[in-house]
Amino acid sequence: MAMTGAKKLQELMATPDHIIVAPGVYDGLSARIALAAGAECLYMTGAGTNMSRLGTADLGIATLPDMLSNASTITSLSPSIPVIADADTGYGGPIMVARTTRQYALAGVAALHIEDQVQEKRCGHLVGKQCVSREVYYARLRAAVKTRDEMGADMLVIARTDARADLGFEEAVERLKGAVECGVDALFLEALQSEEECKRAVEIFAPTPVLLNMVPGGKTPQMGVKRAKEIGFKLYINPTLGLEAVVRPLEKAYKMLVEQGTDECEPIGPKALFEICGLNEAMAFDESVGGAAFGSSK
Ligand SMILES: C[C@](O)(C(=O)O)[C@H](CC(=O)O)C(=O)O
Repeated sequence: MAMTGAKKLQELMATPDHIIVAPGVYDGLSARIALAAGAECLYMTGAGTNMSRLGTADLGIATLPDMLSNASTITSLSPSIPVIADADTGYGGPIMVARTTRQYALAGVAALHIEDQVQEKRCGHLVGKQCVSREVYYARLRAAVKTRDEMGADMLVIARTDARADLGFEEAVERLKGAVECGVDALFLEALQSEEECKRAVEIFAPTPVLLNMVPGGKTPQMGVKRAKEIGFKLYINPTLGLEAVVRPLEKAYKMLVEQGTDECEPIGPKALFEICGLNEAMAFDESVGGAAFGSSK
């Protein structure tokens, strides 16, 4: 069997002078496109899962079944490419966090992140966030780490804190210091507000790897992969890049049809469209095992 995504992620994490870039994907199609672009790692966004699977805003409406089903879809497409998956709050108390962790690991997720927002959570780049106490947060993290260890799984556990916005940078740092004590593998200080804060975070937590969440139009200054690497981040995710790229053009195309009756897009055509999603490989597989349905349809 080929290397698992989790093992591959561990290898990438151990590669010196390397920043892992994980484009945000929100469904099977976006994952296919990111894989075809050569991504070495994918990030399954919770915001995007809410939007694409449920048509809802990032307000913690997608829960374990939605997230797990999306994660399984994405990990199954190219199992040796690591998928880092958003696990929000873990979807309940420690018992529920344990269940989430187990299910994610069984679905082939390479790393998950658990945060300290209340269950009625929201995107980390919106205002009005509330965090649970440190004790509640640490119980979530310990539940994830203990479950992973008891399973003997390779999946990494990343601690995210949302404390920066309302409790301040110092509290966010203290929370993540405590997270390291809980045995997590990497840290995610959400919505860092300046490059200075980014540098401080990386310095304070070294050698524990730190993830940078680059949200287009969000609270953290836009800096790109090169700068993030210079600062010392180990992981770079851009969760909503795919959604940002798609929403306006889609809106325009639908509007043109509804309002003007014209189908305006640069046509790719059905065959080439399906090729993005493995048409040729699926047909070749069918033929190789003696299936008769697709052999003549190339
Ligand atoms: C990382 C994140 O949790 C996500 O769901 O992808 C979001 C991203 C976003 O809403 O833009 C976040 O809270 O930062």
